[in-house]
Amino acid sequence: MSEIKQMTVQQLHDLLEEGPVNVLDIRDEASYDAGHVPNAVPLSRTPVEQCLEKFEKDKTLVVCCYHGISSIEAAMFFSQQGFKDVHSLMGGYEAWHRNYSEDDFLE
Ligand SMILES: O=S(=O)([O-])[S-]
Repeated sequence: MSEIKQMTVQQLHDLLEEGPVNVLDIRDEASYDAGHVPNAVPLSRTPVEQCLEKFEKDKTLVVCCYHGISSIEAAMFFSQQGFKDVHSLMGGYEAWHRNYSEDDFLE
């Protein structure tokens, strides 16, 4: 099984500064509503089939969960579906929230 790449919140922040990045938030709806990485797509409101169509397989996809554990499994799933550059966000939203706010980027 291929190993899933990990991305730090700093790396994600740098990427977002350069332009849009596909981020999939796999947490529950209430957690997403309470705060999320800018422009992250909530899996709670986006069926997996829709995600598979929505995200381009050649583009970077970053999966975000609470603490960076379940995102590894989800990232593995997307990798198996043919996504070329899938990352799990290290430390999850918890780590993002400790370092950045949603206002860092305009949604
Ligand atoms: O979302 S989590 O598996 O990192 S607790």
